Parts: sequence; structure tokens; C-alpha cells
Amino acid sequence: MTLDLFETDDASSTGREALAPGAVVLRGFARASAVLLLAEIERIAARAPFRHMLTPGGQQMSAAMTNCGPLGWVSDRRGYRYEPADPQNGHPWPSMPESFRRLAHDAAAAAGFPGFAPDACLINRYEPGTRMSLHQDRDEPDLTAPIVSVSLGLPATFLFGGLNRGDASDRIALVHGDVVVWGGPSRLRFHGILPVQEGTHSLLGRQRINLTFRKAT
Ligand SMILES: O=C(O)CCC(=O)C(=O)O
Ligand SMILES: [Fe+2]
Repeated sequence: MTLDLFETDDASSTGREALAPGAVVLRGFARASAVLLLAEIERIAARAPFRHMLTPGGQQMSAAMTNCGPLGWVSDRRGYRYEPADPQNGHPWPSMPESFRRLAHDAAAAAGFPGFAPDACLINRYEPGTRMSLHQDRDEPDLTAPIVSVSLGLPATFLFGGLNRGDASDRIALVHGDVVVWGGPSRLRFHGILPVQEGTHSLLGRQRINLTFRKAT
């Protein structure tokens, strides 16, 4: 029998599952640091509140978003881009906590991408019923750096497709503490999140939070 000091109500699996060349799920990789990460997320959201950005077409995004780090991803009528300041208040985005940097670096290294140094962390907040439609992360000029994506709170179904929008997608169940890394030949794969199911998580309540680390320069 193993003793898990950080046991929660989440399935407590660990280990890695390959999704495709350059893409892997690191089960439970962030579970031990979740409480620390949540305290940092609260600090960030107090300064740069979660908001529903507009798509270039004028629709409100389903997930609420904020950012930390030197650059933050923003969307509005003018398009998608990275900005050094929060357009809602003109202040620089809150700094990226050392715990975030280390987690992203270590997850990338475990996935075969040593030396990952993110300069942007998009924080997505999903309430039950909200989703993220199939898209590519392609606003970053340096496609040699991977994407590191951390799941906290309510479970979700991650869609992981191919390099063309019409390609079939795999459905991967993600729970609190799971980290997905995709880079190399998988860097531009389409991906998304199905509508989050109703539920209550022991640490986060009725929400899922996702941290998406990028190198945006
Ligand atoms: O919430 C997720 O797991 C995915 C988020 C995502 O793909 C993004 O922010 O670009
Ligand atoms: Fe994405």
C-alpha cells in the first residue's frame, strides 16, 4: 500500500501516457503543488481579474481568462495577440510565480523538452457548461517550445486532434493535477475542451482551472 500525503477525492494515478510523437499526459504531475498553485492564482486574479474576452467576431469566450508573466494572451475585436499589460487596467500582468515556472519547466523536461522557459501563462477558468472549441495555439513565433497545460479542479474531456481541423480527435479524460505537454511534431495539433460537467471539487468547488504555459517570444 502506498501513502499519498496529498490525497484528495481525485483518482490518484501517476505516470505518463503518450498521445502522439511529442505529446504526453503526465498523470498527477501537479497534484502535490495544487494548494500552492491555487494560492498564487488567487493572488493573480485579485490584481488581474478573470474576464470573458471577445473573439474577433464579437462573441464572448466561454471560459473566463487572465494571465501572469511578462506577456499575456488577449483576444478582442482586433484579433488574438500577446500584450505586456492587462488591457482592462493598463498595468503589467502579475508576475509569474517561481512555483509556476518550475512546474512548467519540470513537466516539459519530463516530456522530453528540457530548458523550457515560459514567458506567458494564460489562466482559463471553466464553470460547468463552459468549453473551449477546437483550435491551434499558433500566436507564438517560436514553435520549437512546447505548450504545457495544467488541469486543476473539476475533471474535463480534452480533445486532441491532428494538424488539420477536420482530423479525428482523441478524447482524453483529465483530472485535477494532470499535465499535458505537446510540442515538436505535435506543437500545432488542434485541441479543445468539451463542456465541463456539473460537479463540485474538494479544493476548487464548481470550477476547473487550466494553466497554459507558452513561450510567446
Ligand atoms: O483548458 C484546457 O485544458 C486547454 C486550454 C487551451 O487550449 C488554451 O488555453 O489554449
Ligand atoms: Fe490551446
